[in-house]
Amino acid sequence: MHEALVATDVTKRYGETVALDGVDLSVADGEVFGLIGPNGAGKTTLVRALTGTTAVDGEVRVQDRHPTDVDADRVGLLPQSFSPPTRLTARELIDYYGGLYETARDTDEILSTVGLAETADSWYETLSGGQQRRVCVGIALVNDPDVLFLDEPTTGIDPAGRRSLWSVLETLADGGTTILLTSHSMAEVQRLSDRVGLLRDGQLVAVGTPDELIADHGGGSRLVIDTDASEAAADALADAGFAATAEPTAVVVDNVSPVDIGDAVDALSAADLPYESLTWSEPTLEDVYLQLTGESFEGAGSRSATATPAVDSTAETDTAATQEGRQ
Ligand SMILES: Nc1ncnc2c1ncn2[C@@H]1O[C@H](COP(=O)(O)OP(=O)(O)OP(=O)(O)O)[C@@H](O)[C@H]1O
Repeated sequence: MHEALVATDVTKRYGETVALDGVDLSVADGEVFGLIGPNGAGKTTLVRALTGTTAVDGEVRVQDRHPTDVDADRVGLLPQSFSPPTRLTARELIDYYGGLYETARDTDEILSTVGLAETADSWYETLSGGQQRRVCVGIALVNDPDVLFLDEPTTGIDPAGRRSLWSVLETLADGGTTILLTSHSMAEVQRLSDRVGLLRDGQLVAVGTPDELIADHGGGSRLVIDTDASEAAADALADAGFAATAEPTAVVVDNVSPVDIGDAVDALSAADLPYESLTWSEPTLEDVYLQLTGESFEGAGSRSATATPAVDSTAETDTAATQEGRQ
């Protein structure tokens, strides 16, 4: 298996700040690697190291070369902050950046791919934030790169646009493009990535497939029962053998399989305890993130004992099943 990206003992200091602290990472040809971590963890710095836009200690290789020696035609980069000329239209911008390469994808095809066919002739400065981000994604794709770096590509893009860009990225991945993706959207990273790395304080503290990370760090499945009688309900469930914890307006029952839900409901019925609704969910990458970063959040029914506002609140709840309870 050939490695498209390799970082060996990469360290980056900004004065007293250690942005990267001995990072070792390799990404195989055609792999989609998701990089997650809190604000300031070092994600952008690692992208900058791998794209040769910042000097680091240690070794960095992109397709067996130092990043600054790689054929620019083969690499695409969407930086976290990117401001193209604002008095050009979306079409002119894609044309302009395409002209910087020996060969470029068709402008109309790119515009359509990123969902801008109808606003192609609007000035960049008159587009919404999300539409501007779509232009920037289009620019990153214009040279049909073999290796694509995307630093928070879908920030500011609405949910439908985000999903359509995920499809674009999945198509690129299916075609063999190597993608390094950073994002605060755990749903995005879980859906797109073959493997995920979590950076914390400049160190890569966990690497694995989403399933591996969830199995190792995500905790068990969970049933959340919304009820004002949470103390009594927790007692009734505990008596029935469940690991139940009372929160102010809910009971959280850990490690419940779907077939046990009926027994939990029966235990509440037997104690004549009403509930509003119940929600069962499996752990997700968000739980892994919360577990490994240890960030805290106050809230009834949160999947983890910890949570963080850094995590995208649009995270998918595909695995959640909600059922109205009796009154
Ligand atoms: N040019 C710079 N000068 C000084 N410090 C910097 C510079 N760039 C980054 N840093 C610091 O390096 C650390 C890592 O920053 P980096 O931008 O890589 O984090 P990040 O994980 O991408 O964060 P975010 O999720 O907020 O984008 C932070 O402490 C940041 O303040």
